[in-house]
Amino acid sequence: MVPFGDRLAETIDRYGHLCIGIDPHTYLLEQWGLPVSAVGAHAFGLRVVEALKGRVGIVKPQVAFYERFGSIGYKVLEEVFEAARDAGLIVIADVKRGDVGTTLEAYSEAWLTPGMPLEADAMTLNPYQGFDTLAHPLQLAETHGKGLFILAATSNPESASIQTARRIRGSMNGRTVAGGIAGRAAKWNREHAAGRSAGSIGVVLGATLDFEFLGIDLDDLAGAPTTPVLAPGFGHQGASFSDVRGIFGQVADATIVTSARSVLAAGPDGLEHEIEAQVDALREAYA
Ligand SMILES: O=C(O)c1cc(=O)[nH]c(=O)n1[C@@H]1O[C@H](COP(=O)(O)O)[C@@H](O)[C@H]1O
Repeated sequence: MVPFGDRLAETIDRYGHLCIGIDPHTYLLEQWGLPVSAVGAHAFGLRVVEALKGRVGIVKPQVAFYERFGSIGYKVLEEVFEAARDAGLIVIADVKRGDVGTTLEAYSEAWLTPGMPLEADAMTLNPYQGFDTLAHPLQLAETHGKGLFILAATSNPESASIQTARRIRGSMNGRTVAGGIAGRAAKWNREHAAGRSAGSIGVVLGATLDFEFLGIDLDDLAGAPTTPVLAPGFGHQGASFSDVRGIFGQVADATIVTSARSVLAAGPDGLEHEIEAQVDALREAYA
């Protein structure tokens, strides 16, 4: 079993850093001429997967846009996941789960257990009930060669009110909440992926942010093994691909650049063209 961090690094080498989000917003379903229902979200998801094949290596379905349709939404999401797995894509389930540890255990089993209908390669997690609530998902990821992306510094403007708060005890005493979470993820990778070039436990860092202000130590994330970064905030939220090296510095090589609305707005007919344009623009930014 190849660990997630190694599979991710291979995929980035082959296809580049781009990850496309499957976010069937109501306005996008309407724009695509699809019904605002599970049936529409199903067709939307399958169409995006088809367009990604051979062009992009990573996909990030946003589960909320399926969950809103109830059990049928989940049924079609299973099929979108299956299509994405069959296409050889790395699937990051964007679920942002967070809870007391014993409940988070069940959430992580849903998304990280091999053979489960919603099996993904990695999931996003919310650590704001305490980093140690993540103990089970961390272990599960290790056992099954899966990955996690833990929210550290999120791209939404409201995030600073919590994420810049300073910790007053524990091993990350004095660091910001965002910096402490990123520090714990990097520490986990050092302890569990020693000797490998990439860890399997990543963090979410919004590309729109000032990492110094947030207390994020990019050197710590870039150290061997690297801590992968999932980076939303490009395109629709304002950050530009051309700034990727400037924003992520020493950890840019381990950064997954995500893009959803700015690609999806191209509509079903313009999708391949827009994906190829974004792949090329990002390659140029990394060149
Ligand atoms: O975890 C995420 O992907 C995420 C974290 C974050 O800090 N900000 C953020 O926008 N996202 C997700 O990224 C997607 C929005 O991407 P755009 O449509 O490209 O802006 C949504 O699914 C968000 O939930």
